[in-house]
Amino acid sequence: MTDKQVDDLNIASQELLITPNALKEELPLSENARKTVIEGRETIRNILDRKDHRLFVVIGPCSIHDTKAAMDYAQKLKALAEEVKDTIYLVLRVYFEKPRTTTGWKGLINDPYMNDSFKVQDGLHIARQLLLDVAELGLPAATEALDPTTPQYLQDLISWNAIGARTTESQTHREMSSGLSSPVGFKNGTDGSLDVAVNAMLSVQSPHRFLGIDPEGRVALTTTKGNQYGHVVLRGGGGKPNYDSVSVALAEKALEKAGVSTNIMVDCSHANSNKDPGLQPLVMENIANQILEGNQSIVGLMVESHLKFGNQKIPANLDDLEYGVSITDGCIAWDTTEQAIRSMADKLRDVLPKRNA
Ligand SMILES: O=C[C@H](O)[C@H](O)COP(=O)(O)O
Ligand SMILES: C=C(OP(=O)(O)O)C(=O)O
Repeated sequence: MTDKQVDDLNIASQELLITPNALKEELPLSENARKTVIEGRETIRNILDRKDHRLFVVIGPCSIHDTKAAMDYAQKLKALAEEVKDTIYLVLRVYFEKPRTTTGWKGLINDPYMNDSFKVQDGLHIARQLLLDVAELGLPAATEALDPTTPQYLQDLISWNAIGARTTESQTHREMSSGLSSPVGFKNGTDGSLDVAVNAMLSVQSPHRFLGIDPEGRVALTTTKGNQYGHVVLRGGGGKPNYDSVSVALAEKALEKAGVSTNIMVDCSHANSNKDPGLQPLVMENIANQILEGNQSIVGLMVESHLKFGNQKIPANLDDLEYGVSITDGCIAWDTTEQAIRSMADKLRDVLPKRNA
Protein backbone atom coordinates (compact mmCIF):
# COMPACT_ATOMS: atom_id res chain seq x y z
CA MET A 1 0.00 0.00 0.00
CA THR A 2 1.38 3.40 -0.93
CA ASP A 3 1.06 6.12 1.70
CA LYS A 4 0.77 9.24 -0.43
CA GLN A 5 2.20 11.42 2.32
CA VAL A 6 5.44 9.51 2.75
CA ASP A 7 5.97 7.17 -0.22
CA ASP A 8 7.23 7.97 -3.70
CA LEU A 9 6.99 11.73 -3.32
CA ASN A 10 9.32 12.26 -6.25
CA ILE A 11 8.08 9.44 -8.47
CA ALA A 12 5.95 10.84 -11.28
CA SER A 13 4.82 7.54 -12.79
CA GLN A 14 5.71 3.90 -13.36
CA GLU A 15 4.90 1.79 -16.39
CA LEU A 16 5.24 -1.98 -16.62
CA LEU A 17 7.66 -3.23 -19.25
CA ILE A 18 7.92 -6.47 -21.19
CA THR A 19 9.69 -9.19 -19.21
CA PRO A 20 13.09 -10.52 -20.35
CA ASN A 21 11.56 -13.92 -21.17
CA ALA A 22 8.76 -12.36 -23.24
CA LEU A 23 11.27 -10.25 -25.20
CA LYS A 24 13.36 -13.35 -25.85
CA GLU A 25 10.26 -15.22 -27.02
CA GLU A 26 9.52 -12.42 -29.50
CA LEU A 27 13.15 -12.16 -30.59
CA PRO A 28 14.77 -15.53 -29.93
CA LEU A 29 18.43 -16.36 -30.26
CA SER A 30 18.98 -18.05 -33.62
CA GLU A 31 21.40 -20.96 -33.99
CA ASN A 32 23.91 -18.78 -35.89
CA ALA A 33 23.71 -16.01 -33.31
CA ARG A 34 24.20 -18.51 -30.51
CA LYS A 35 27.32 -19.84 -32.24
CA THR A 36 28.72 -16.31 -32.63
CA VAL A 37 28.26 -15.54 -28.93
CA ILE A 38 29.76 -18.82 -27.73
CA GLU A 39 32.76 -18.39 -30.04
CA GLY A 40 33.14 -14.69 -29.22
CA ARG A 41 33.27 -15.24 -25.47
CA GLU A 42 35.55 -18.23 -25.79
CA THR A 43 37.99 -16.40 -28.04
CA ILE A 44 38.22 -13.43 -25.67
CA ARG A 45 38.68 -15.75 -22.68
CA ASN A 46 41.44 -17.55 -24.61
CA ILE A 47 43.14 -14.24 -25.37
CA LEU A 48 42.99 -13.31 -21.67
CA ASP A 49 44.35 -16.77 -20.78
CA ARG A 50 47.13 -16.34 -23.37
CA LYS A 51 45.97 -19.42 -25.26
CA ASP A 52 45.28 -17.24 -28.30
CA HIS A 53 48.05 -14.84 -29.37
CA ARG A 54 45.77 -12.23 -30.97
CA LEU A 55 44.89 -8.75 -29.73
CA PHE A 56 41.17 -8.14 -29.35
CA VAL A 57 39.92 -4.76 -30.41
CA VAL A 58 36.51 -3.46 -29.35
CA ILE A 59 35.67 -0.98 -32.07
CA GLY A 60 32.63 0.89 -33.30
CA PRO A 61 30.44 3.92 -32.68
CA CYS A 62 30.49 5.66 -29.31
CA SER A 63 26.76 4.92 -29.18
CA ILE A 64 24.12 3.39 -31.42
CA HIS A 65 21.33 5.73 -32.47
CA ASP A 66 20.61 4.52 -36.02
CA THR A 67 20.46 0.76 -36.52
CA LYS A 68 20.74 1.05 -40.31
CA ALA A 69 24.06 2.89 -39.99
CA ALA A 70 25.12 0.41 -37.33
CA MET A 71 24.51 -2.52 -39.69
CA ASP A 72 26.26 -0.70 -42.51
CA TYR A 73 29.26 -0.32 -40.20
CA ALA A 74 28.98 -3.92 -38.98
CA GLN A 75 29.14 -5.27 -42.52
CA LYS A 76 32.32 -3.32 -43.23
CA LEU A 77 33.82 -4.42 -39.93
CA LYS A 78 33.02 -8.06 -40.67
CA ALA A 79 34.97 -7.87 -43.92
CA LEU A 80 37.91 -6.20 -42.15
CA ALA A 81 37.71 -8.80 -39.36
CA GLU A 82 38.17 -11.58 -41.93
CA GLU A 83 41.15 -9.79 -43.40
CA VAL A 84 43.08 -9.34 -40.14
CA LYS A 85 41.84 -12.37 -38.21
CA ASP A 86 45.27 -13.98 -37.93
CA THR A 87 46.46 -11.07 -35.77
CA ILE A 88 43.51 -9.02 -34.51
CA TYR A 89 40.14 -10.20 -33.21
CA LEU A 90 37.62 -7.47 -33.95
CA VAL A 91 34.60 -7.07 -31.68
CA LEU A 92 31.85 -4.59 -32.56
CA ARG A 93 31.20 -1.87 -29.98
CA VAL A 94 27.40 -1.83 -29.58
CA TYR A 95 26.69 0.71 -26.86
CA PHE A 96 23.03 1.28 -26.03
CA GLU A 97 23.41 2.85 -22.57
CA LYS A 98 25.37 6.06 -22.05
CA PRO A 99 26.58 7.20 -18.63
CA ARG A 100 26.41 11.01 -18.67
CA THR A 101 28.65 13.34 -16.71
CA THR A 102 25.55 15.36 -15.83
CA THR A 103 22.57 15.02 -18.16
CA GLY A 104 22.06 14.29 -21.84
CA TRP A 105 20.73 11.58 -24.16
CA LYS A 106 21.17 8.30 -22.24
CA GLY A 107 21.19 6.00 -25.20
CA LEU A 108 18.96 4.01 -27.52
CA ILE A 109 17.28 1.88 -24.85
CA ASN A 110 16.33 4.90 -22.76
CA ASP A 111 15.18 7.17 -25.59
CA PRO A 112 15.26 5.35 -28.95
CA TYR A 113 13.60 8.21 -30.87
CA MET A 114 15.95 10.86 -29.40
CA ASN A 115 13.01 13.15 -28.65
CA ASP A 116 12.53 12.71 -24.88
CA SER A 117 9.66 10.29 -25.47
CA PHE A 118 11.57 7.60 -23.49
CA LYS A 119 9.95 4.63 -25.25
CA VAL A 120 12.02 2.10 -23.33
CA GLN A 121 9.82 -0.81 -24.42
CA ASP A 122 10.70 -0.01 -28.05
CA GLY A 123 14.32 0.62 -27.09
CA LEU A 124 14.64 -2.90 -25.69
CA HIS A 125 13.16 -4.40 -28.87
CA ILE A 126 15.33 -2.32 -31.20
CA ALA A 127 18.46 -3.11 -29.19
CA ARG A 128 17.80 -6.85 -29.12
CA GLN A 129 16.98 -6.96 -32.83
CA LEU A 130 20.24 -5.17 -33.69
CA LEU A 131 22.28 -7.52 -31.50
CA LEU A 132 20.62 -10.48 -33.22
CA ASP A 133 21.40 -9.06 -36.66
CA VAL A 134 25.03 -8.41 -35.71
CA ALA A 135 25.40 -11.92 -34.27
CA GLU A 136 23.77 -13.40 -37.39
CA LEU A 137 26.53 -11.71 -39.36
CA GLY A 138 29.06 -13.64 -37.26
CA LEU A 139 30.42 -10.57 -35.50
CA PRO A 140 30.86 -10.66 -31.69
CA ALA A 141 29.40 -7.68 -29.82
CA ALA A 142 30.60 -5.64 -26.83
CA THR A 143 28.58 -3.25 -24.73
CA GLU A 144 28.70 -1.15 -21.58
CA ALA A 145 26.67 -2.82 -18.82
CA LEU A 146 25.20 0.22 -17.13
CA ASP A 147 21.63 -0.36 -16.01
CA PRO A 148 21.60 -3.41 -13.72
CA THR A 149 18.18 -4.42 -15.07
CA THR A 150 19.06 -4.76 -18.77
CA PRO A 151 21.44 -7.78 -18.68
CA GLN A 152 18.51 -10.21 -18.42
CA TYR A 153 17.18 -8.79 -21.70
CA LEU A 154 20.32 -8.67 -23.78
CA GLN A 155 23.36 -10.38 -22.32
CA ASP A 156 22.81 -13.67 -24.17
CA LEU A 157 24.00 -11.71 -27.23
CA ILE A 158 27.09 -10.09 -25.69
CA SER A 159 30.68 -11.36 -25.80
CA TRP A 160 32.45 -8.63 -23.80
CA ASN A 161 31.31 -5.94 -21.36
CA ALA A 162 32.73 -2.69 -20.10
CA ILE A 163 32.05 -1.13 -16.76
CA GLY A 164 32.55 2.57 -17.36
CA ALA A 165 34.79 5.06 -15.60
CA ARG A 166 31.79 6.53 -13.78
CA THR A 167 30.62 3.18 -12.36
CA THR A 168 33.74 1.07 -11.77
CA GLU A 169 33.68 2.06 -8.11
CA SER A 170 29.98 1.21 -7.71
CA GLN A 171 29.19 -1.88 -5.68
CA THR A 172 26.05 -2.47 -7.74
CA HIS A 173 28.11 -2.69 -10.94
CA ARG A 174 30.74 -4.94 -9.41
CA GLU A 175 28.01 -7.28 -8.14
CA MET A 176 26.28 -7.31 -11.52
CA SER A 177 29.61 -8.01 -13.27
CA SER A 178 30.27 -10.97 -10.99
CA GLY A 179 27.23 -12.61 -12.59
CA LEU A 180 27.83 -11.65 -16.23
CA SER A 181 28.54 -14.54 -18.60
CA SER A 182 31.31 -12.81 -20.54
CA PRO A 183 34.65 -11.13 -19.71
CA VAL A 184 34.38 -7.62 -18.23
CA GLY A 185 36.75 -4.68 -18.59
CA PHE A 186 36.81 -2.14 -15.76
CA LYS A 187 37.80 1.37 -16.77
CA ASN A 188 40.00 3.44 -14.49
CA GLY A 189 38.19 6.39 -12.87
CA THR A 190 37.51 9.66 -14.69
CA ASP A 191 40.17 11.28 -12.49
CA GLY A 192 42.71 8.73 -13.76
CA SER A 193 42.73 6.63 -10.60
CA LEU A 194 43.58 2.99 -11.19
CA ASP A 195 42.74 1.86 -7.65
CA VAL A 196 39.02 1.77 -8.36
CA ALA A 197 39.56 -0.64 -11.27
CA VAL A 198 41.96 -2.82 -9.26
CA ASN A 199 39.45 -2.98 -6.40
CA ALA A 200 36.70 -3.83 -8.90
CA MET A 201 38.79 -6.76 -10.13
CA LEU A 202 39.18 -8.03 -6.58
CA SER A 203 35.44 -7.72 -6.04
CA VAL A 204 34.20 -9.22 -9.34
CA GLN A 205 35.93 -12.54 -8.89
CA SER A 206 34.00 -13.24 -5.68
CA PRO A 207 30.44 -14.52 -5.43
CA HIS A 208 27.88 -11.86 -4.41
CA ARG A 209 24.30 -11.78 -3.24
CA PHE A 210 22.10 -8.85 -4.17
CA LEU A 211 18.67 -7.78 -5.39
CA GLY A 212 18.28 -8.37 -9.11
CA ILE A 213 15.55 -9.35 -11.54
CA ASP A 214 14.90 -12.87 -12.78
CA PRO A 215 14.01 -13.77 -16.41
CA GLU A 216 10.34 -13.19 -15.57
CA GLY A 217 11.15 -9.66 -14.41
CA ARG A 218 10.48 -10.39 -10.73
CA VAL A 219 12.70 -8.98 -8.00
CA ALA A 220 14.97 -11.82 -6.93
CA LEU A 221 17.74 -12.44 -4.45
CA THR A 222 20.49 -13.10 -6.94
CA THR A 223 23.54 -15.18 -6.01
CA THR A 224 26.46 -15.04 -8.42
CA LYS A 225 29.42 -17.38 -8.85
CA GLY A 226 31.99 -14.62 -9.44
CA ASN A 227 33.52 -13.73 -12.78
CA GLN A 228 37.15 -14.81 -13.26
CA TYR A 229 37.52 -12.83 -16.50
CA GLY A 230 37.84 -9.26 -15.26
CA HIS A 231 40.61 -6.98 -16.52
CA VAL A 232 41.41 -3.29 -16.39
CA VAL A 233 40.93 -0.75 -19.16
CA LEU A 234 43.24 2.27 -19.18
CA ARG A 235 41.29 5.25 -20.54
CA GLY A 236 43.31 8.15 -19.12
CA GLY A 237 41.75 10.74 -16.84
CA GLY A 238 42.29 13.84 -14.76
CA GLY A 239 43.45 15.58 -17.92
CA LYS A 240 46.22 13.04 -18.63
CA PRO A 241 46.57 9.96 -20.83
CA ASN A 242 47.75 6.65 -19.33
CA TYR A 243 48.55 4.53 -22.39
CA ASP A 244 52.27 5.42 -22.43
CA SER A 245 54.81 2.74 -21.50
CA VAL A 246 55.49 4.22 -18.05
CA SER A 247 51.79 4.34 -17.13
CA VAL A 248 51.33 0.81 -18.46
CA ALA A 249 54.30 -0.45 -16.41
CA LEU A 250 52.93 1.25 -13.29
CA ALA A 251 49.53 -0.35 -13.92
CA GLU A 252 51.18 -3.78 -14.30
CA LYS A 253 52.93 -3.30 -10.95
CA ALA A 254 49.72 -2.23 -9.20
CA LEU A 255 47.87 -5.26 -10.60
CA GLU A 256 50.69 -7.62 -9.61
CA LYS A 257 50.75 -6.17 -6.10
CA ALA A 258 47.01 -6.74 -5.75
CA GLY A 259 47.43 -10.32 -6.96
CA VAL A 260 45.07 -9.94 -9.90
CA SER A 261 45.47 -10.51 -13.63
CA THR A 262 47.92 -8.17 -15.35
CA ASN A 263 45.90 -8.22 -18.59
CA ILE A 264 45.44 -4.65 -19.78
CA MET A 265 43.19 -3.13 -22.41
CA VAL A 266 43.90 0.37 -23.65
CA ASP A 267 41.00 2.64 -24.56
CA CYS A 268 42.42 4.83 -27.34
CA SER A 269 39.59 7.34 -26.91
CA HIS A 270 38.36 9.44 -23.96
CA ALA A 271 41.18 10.98 -21.90
CA ASN A 272 43.75 8.92 -23.82
CA SER A 273 43.08 11.07 -26.85
CA ASN A 274 42.04 14.16 -24.92
CA LYS A 275 38.60 13.58 -26.50
CA ASP A 276 40.05 14.42 -29.90
CA PRO A 277 38.97 11.36 -31.95
CA GLY A 278 41.57 12.03 -34.63
CA LEU A 279 44.34 11.18 -32.15
CA GLN A 280 43.19 7.57 -31.69
CA PRO A 281 45.31 6.15 -34.56
CA LEU A 282 48.38 7.66 -32.87
CA VAL A 283 47.52 5.85 -29.66
CA MET A 284 47.04 2.63 -31.64
CA GLU A 285 50.42 3.09 -33.27
CA ASN A 286 52.04 3.74 -29.90
CA ILE A 287 50.54 0.53 -28.48
CA ALA A 288 51.74 -1.48 -31.48
CA ASN A 289 55.24 -0.08 -30.87
CA GLN A 290 55.09 -0.96 -27.18
CA ILE A 291 54.24 -4.55 -28.13
CA LEU A 292 57.05 -4.62 -30.68
CA GLU A 293 59.36 -3.44 -27.92
CA GLY A 294 58.35 -6.31 -25.67
CA ASN A 295 55.22 -5.32 -23.77
CA GLN A 296 53.47 -8.46 -22.48
CA SER A 297 50.43 -7.07 -20.67
CA ILE A 298 48.39 -5.30 -23.36
CA VAL A 299 45.86 -7.75 -24.75
CA GLY A 300 43.16 -5.47 -26.08
CA LEU A 301 42.25 -2.06 -27.41
CA MET A 302 39.12 0.02 -27.60
CA VAL A 303 38.51 2.46 -30.45
CA GLU A 304 35.57 4.78 -31.15
CA SER A 305 34.91 4.70 -34.87
CA HIS A 306 31.94 5.28 -37.15
CA LEU A 307 31.20 5.60 -40.84
CA LYS A 308 32.09 9.29 -40.76
CA PHE A 309 34.46 11.40 -38.65
CA GLY A 310 33.48 13.48 -35.63
CA ASN A 311 30.17 13.92 -33.90
CA GLN A 312 27.01 15.99 -34.11
CA LYS A 313 24.47 17.39 -31.67
CA ILE A 314 20.99 15.88 -31.84
CA PRO A 315 19.20 18.41 -34.07
CA ALA A 316 15.74 19.76 -33.23
CA ASN A 317 14.55 18.29 -36.52
CA LEU A 318 15.75 14.69 -36.67
CA ASP A 319 15.66 14.79 -40.47
CA ASP A 320 18.77 16.94 -40.15
CA LEU A 321 20.79 14.13 -38.55
CA GLU A 322 23.85 13.37 -40.65
CA TYR A 323 24.04 9.67 -41.57
CA GLY A 324 26.89 7.70 -39.99
CA VAL A 325 28.01 10.43 -37.56
CA SER A 326 28.09 9.85 -33.79
CA ILE A 327 25.68 11.78 -31.57
CA THR A 328 27.84 11.26 -28.47
CA ASP A 329 31.67 11.28 -28.47
CA GLY A 330 33.52 11.93 -31.71
CA CYS A 331 34.71 8.95 -33.75
CA ILE A 332 37.28 8.30 -36.46
CA ALA A 333 35.90 7.67 -39.95
CA TRP A 334 35.73 4.26 -41.63
CA ASP A 335 38.66 4.81 -44.04
CA THR A 336 40.92 5.88 -41.14
CA THR A 337 39.72 2.88 -39.16
CA GLU A 338 40.62 0.45 -41.92
CA GLN A 339 44.06 2.01 -42.35
CA ALA A 340 44.81 2.00 -38.62
CA ILE A 341 43.69 -1.61 -38.09
CA ARG A 342 45.54 -2.87 -41.18
CA SER A 343 48.70 -1.07 -40.18
CA MET A 344 48.49 -2.49 -36.66
CA ALA A 345 47.95 -6.01 -38.02
CA ASP A 346 50.91 -5.66 -40.40
CA LYS A 347 53.18 -4.48 -37.59
CA LEU A 348 52.16 -7.21 -35.16
CA ARG A 349 51.63 -10.21 -37.45
CA ASP A 350 55.01 -11.78 -36.72
CA VAL A 351 55.53 -10.65 -33.15
CA LEU A 352 52.26 -11.64 -31.47
CA PRO A 353 52.59 -15.42 -31.99
CA LYS A 354 56.06 -15.26 -30.41
CA ARG A 355 54.82 -13.22 -27.44
CA ASN A 356 52.89 -16.10 -25.89
CA ALA A 357 55.34 -18.79 -26.95
O1 LIG B 1 31.73 7.89 -24.11
C1 LIG B 1 30.86 8.67 -23.84
C2 LIG B 1 31.01 9.85 -22.99
O2 LIG B 1 32.35 10.16 -22.79
C3 LIG B 1 30.34 9.63 -21.67
O3 LIG B 1 29.08 9.05 -21.88
C4 LIG B 1 30.20 10.95 -20.94
O4 LIG B 1 29.65 11.86 -21.76
P1 LIG B 1 29.30 13.35 -21.34
O5 LIG B 1 30.45 13.88 -20.54
O6 LIG B 1 29.10 14.02 -22.65
O7 LIG B 1 28.03 13.27 -20.54
C1 LIG C 1 31.52 6.19 -21.43
C2 LIG C 1 32.54 5.58 -21.97
O1 LIG C 1 33.78 5.56 -21.51
P1 LIG C 1 34.29 6.00 -20.07
O2 LIG C 1 33.48 5.21 -19.10
O3 LIG C 1 35.71 5.60 -20.11
O4 LIG C 1 34.09 7.46 -19.97
C3 LIG C 1 32.41 4.86 -23.25
O5 LIG C 1 33.32 4.11 -23.62
O6 LIG C 1 31.37 5.06 -23.88
